[in-house]
Amino acid sequence: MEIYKDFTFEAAHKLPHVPDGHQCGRLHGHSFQVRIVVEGEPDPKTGWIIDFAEIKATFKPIWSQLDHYYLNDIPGLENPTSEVLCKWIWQQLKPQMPLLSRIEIKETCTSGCIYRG
Ligand SMILES: Nc1nc2c(c(=O)[nH]1)N=C([C@H](O)[C@H](O)COP(=O)(O)OP(=O)(O)OP(=O)(O)O)CN2
Ligand SMILES: [Zn+2]
Repeated sequence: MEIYKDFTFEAAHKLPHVPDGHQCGRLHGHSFQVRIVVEGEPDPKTGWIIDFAEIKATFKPIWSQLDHYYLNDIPGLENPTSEVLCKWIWQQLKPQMPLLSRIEIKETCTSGCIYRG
């Protein structure tokens, strides 16, 4: 069984390795959407895999590094594509959340990335 918790953060970025004239080479911002997915068996007593609040508390310090920041300034996010961002979050979250199974990030209504580690 999988459960998930959704988050949003506002941030600016630009992509430094796109061809000249590409729109994403210019500074711009997104309301990023992040879905943290956890997989496991519900505990027979609590009825849950883990508390949604535990997902929130574990992700909070990572979220705080991202919300209202210029992503390119963050070590490891110098080229802040959705793909790089998914891996960056995964590397911080997985050691603390062994049941983590997937991270989904949406940059826009039509574009996103799914990472399973
Ligand atoms: N594989 C990736 N491609 C692109 C990324 C990315 O992270 N991974 N990022 C961007 C830009 O950040 C851009 O802001 C989002 O791209 P795009 O979907 O092209 O944005 P549009 O607003 O033009 O979307 P439409 O729905 O097509 O209008 C670019 N590519
Ligand atoms: Zn963008």
